[in-house]
Amino acid sequence: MCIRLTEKLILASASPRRAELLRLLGLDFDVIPSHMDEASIHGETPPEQVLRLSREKAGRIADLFPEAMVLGADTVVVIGGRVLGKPGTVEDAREMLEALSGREHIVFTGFSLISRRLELQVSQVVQSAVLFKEIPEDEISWYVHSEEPYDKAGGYAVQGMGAFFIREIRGSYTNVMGLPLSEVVETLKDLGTLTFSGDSHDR
Ligand SMILES: Cc1cn([C@H]2C[C@H](O)[C@@H](COP(=O)(O)OP(=O)(O)OP(=O)(O)O)O2)c(=O)[nH]c1=O
Repeated sequence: MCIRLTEKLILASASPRRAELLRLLGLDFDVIPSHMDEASIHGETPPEQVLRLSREKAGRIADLFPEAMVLGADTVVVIGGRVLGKPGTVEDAREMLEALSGREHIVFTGFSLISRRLELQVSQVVQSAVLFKEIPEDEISWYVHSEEPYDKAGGYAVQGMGAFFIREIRGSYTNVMGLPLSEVVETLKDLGTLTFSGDSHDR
């Protein structure tokens, strides 16, 4: 059995989680982060924001590597109309977790695939709803003094210790982690750049 990309794939992201998810499939790709400034634009909705940023991240690397297929993504957490990025300080992280405690929030991830050579650009946004338990103060204090919240949108990691805050997820789990794997694979396949084959003699 084999999975094969017809184009050179570059993941334009510094997120180890995104690379980890792509690696699960055994895909061969390079990682070249775009190091973009991720400021929001006034009046932009969360889906618009993650789509734009994913396009900008992929676009910047696609300009440098026009022969490659470049994947960029951006994730935000939205609670009660507020967009949460990554917490900068212990106080930020505490405040985010207090806002998420006992409530449902939405995680939006936008992703873009861009190939300059093929003159191709596709983007999609995926959303998941996550319900947190009421988090007691001692657990918040313990968590914000760990390393975990600081490079994660919303200040928690579904794939890490933050897992025990979660009562329910509706939608894609990998989307919450930062890359909706099912939709990314589907898009690569629809673009004709990814093929799967199985041979009964292999297994
Ligand atoms: C909600 C949540 C987010 N995250 C991460 C995924 C992303 O790495 C990060 C959101 O920040 P992003 O700005 O989307 O990505 P990034 O800065 O880490 O990487 P790059 O811009 O180079 O692509 O939050 C988790 O790992 N687990 C979670 O449960």
